[in-house]
Amino acid sequence: MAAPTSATWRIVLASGNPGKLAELSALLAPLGCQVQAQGEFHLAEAEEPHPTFIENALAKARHASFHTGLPALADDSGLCVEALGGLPGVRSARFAPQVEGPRAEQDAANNRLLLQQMEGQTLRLARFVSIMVALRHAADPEPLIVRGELIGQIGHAAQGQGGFGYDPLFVLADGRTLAQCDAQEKNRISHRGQALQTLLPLLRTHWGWMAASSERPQGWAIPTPTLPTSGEGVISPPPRRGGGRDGDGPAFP
Ligand SMILES: O=c1nc[nH]c2c1ncn2[C@H]1C[C@H](O)[C@@H](COP(=O)(O)OP(=O)(O)OP(=O)(O)O)O1
Ligand SMILES: [Mg+2]
Repeated sequence: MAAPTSATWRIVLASGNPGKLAELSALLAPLGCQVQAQGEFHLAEAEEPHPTFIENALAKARHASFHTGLPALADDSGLCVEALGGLPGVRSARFAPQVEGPRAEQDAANNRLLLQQMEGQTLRLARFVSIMVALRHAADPEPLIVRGELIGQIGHAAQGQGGFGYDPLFVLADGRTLAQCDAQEKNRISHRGQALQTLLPLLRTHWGWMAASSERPQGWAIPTPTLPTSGEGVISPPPRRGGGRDGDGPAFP
């Protein structure tokens, strides 16, 4: 069988967050694969009902892979604030009551609530956490799962225009907020950047996905990727709801 070219490798990004999508696309660029956001397939966002990042990341990746027939990558992330016992954590996106309208307005409401809850707090330590899941297909029994983390402090007022979400309140060791970093710098240090740096070698060794040809040492053999046997656009059969025997595939929510 002929070795695939990098153009053969496609992955759907299981996120509806334009800030994340931009970061992930830039981070995946060295692979030279074709990256498509789930929005290009007009997919509704997956439910994220679970109490852990890992379960929500799996749910998002499965949802995208199931509906597109493509390998999928999802990130479930959040801000864990020490003085708030780890909150907003897995509920970071829905910390403040839901605001209709653009995502930026929900972000602003979340930031206002965080500042309110941090009033009078001297302990301002916080962590951004990202759990990332990559699936070859919706019923992949061996998801690749990685994590990344960034430590900082919660500021006393929003600063900076870059990034998204809680970036204007997340203060780095040098006193700048993440919203004051440019996109490249944020990707180099961020929780998502760290998680993806851990994931890239796994995509190479477990899926056979290689760096773009320009970055490959000459004469490096490209193994055949272990992609799902179903062809592009073919959707795996829906799993049985509940009560499946081991090996029957996952119970989808
Ligand atoms: O680098 C970051 N800079 C600032 N804020 C961040 C970051 N990373 C995650 N966050 C916040 C945004 C959101 O409040 C929550 C993620 O929630 P999370 O469900 O994973 O993402 P989301 O709903 O925005 O998009 P999606 O689920 O479609 O990927 O944590
Ligand atoms: Mg979400």
